[in-house]
Amino acid sequence: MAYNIFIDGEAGTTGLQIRERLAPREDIKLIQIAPERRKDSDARREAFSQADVAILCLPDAAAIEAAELTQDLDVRLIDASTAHRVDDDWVYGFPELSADMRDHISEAQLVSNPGCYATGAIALLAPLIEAGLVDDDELISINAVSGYTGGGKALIAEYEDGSAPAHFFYGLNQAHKHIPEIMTYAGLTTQPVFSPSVGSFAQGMVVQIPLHLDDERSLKALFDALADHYAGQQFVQMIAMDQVGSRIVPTALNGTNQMQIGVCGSDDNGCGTVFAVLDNLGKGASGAAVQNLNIMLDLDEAQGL
Ligand SMILES: NC(=O)C1=CN([C@@H]2O[C@H](COP(=O)(O)OP(=O)(O)OC[C@H]3O[C@@H](n4cnc5c(N)ncnc54)[C@H](OP(=O)(O)O)[C@@H]3O)[C@@H](O)[C@H]2O)C=CC1
Ligand SMILES: CC(=O)N[C@@H](CCC(=O)OP(=O)(O)O)C(=O)O
Repeated sequence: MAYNIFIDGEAGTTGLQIRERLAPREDIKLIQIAPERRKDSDARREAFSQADVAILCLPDAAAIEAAELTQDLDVRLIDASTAHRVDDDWVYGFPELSADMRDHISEAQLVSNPGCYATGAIALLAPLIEAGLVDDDELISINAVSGYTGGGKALIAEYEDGSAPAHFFYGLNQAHKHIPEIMTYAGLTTQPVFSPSVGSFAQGMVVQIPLHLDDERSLKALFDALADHYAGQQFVQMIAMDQVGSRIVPTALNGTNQMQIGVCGSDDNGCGTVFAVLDNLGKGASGAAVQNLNIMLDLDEAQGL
């Protein structure tokens, strides 16, 4: 038996990558609408009504409209946009966040897919706060670099026509759209200072959080808390401390649904960093959406990944 899946926004950056992962699968039948009708509410509603699950790969306003369009339909939704990530009616689709998360996702009618930067930041902070190594009101900084596909079709066009700079920082007013979900799911009560940036590579991401160390918060204590939390996870893995090397490369996991987590620094100097490497379009978007879809359909979580 095949499940009917509709990708709303399948021609966009995230949608295309989800389609690439689902199209070869025999257990999935993709419902498609003619490209020229992709913004036509009647055509989309018809597609929603035929689908078991629809994946929204749309700007926030269109995702909100899609959720309204489907309110009286049976279709289950995965929303890749920011629109519903801190909405109590939606389950946050981060299977590795806690032991009961997969059950919540599996039973959910509405699942919001985490943001790319948020995936890295929450993956680092939530276990450390739970272990008591970071206080929930600690003054935290989050530094990150993303490939330019993170900005969707508009930013991709700037890089492809050569008009974009090699590297730029943004989010300078500290109102980036991922901050609410980072605070909510990491468990931070004080807003972190978030400094995202974009480099001249298509895909890939590093999220880094600098931390001052002491006798209790040593590099080993940080590593052990993260390793305990992610033990047995197939898509989130620790980099052994002696394997971190001298460079962290954002493109290292491109094309995969993996996220790697590492710890580096100097106990002697009292300065350390925890970091996450992921593909912004893999575990940061399309891969995560497929993983959530598999969990919702009670399939092997790694199917097609
Ligand atoms: N890129 C990334 O790394 C990540 C993106 N996301 C999120 O995924 C969502 C999609 O982003 P992304 O794929 O990058 O964006 P893109 O701009 O690449 O694609 C968006 C797609 O949605 C279509 N669209 C726009 N409005 C409507 C509408 N009213 N009805 C139907 N289709 C519409 C667009 O059509 P048209 O061709 O006309 O523009 C386009 O094909 C966003 O909410 C984004 O925040 C999440 C995680 C990471
Ligand atoms: C490089 C870049 O511009 N990145 C986007 C975030 C990626 C994205 O669209 O994220 P979500 O939809 O998952 O929130 C931004 O900072 O707004």
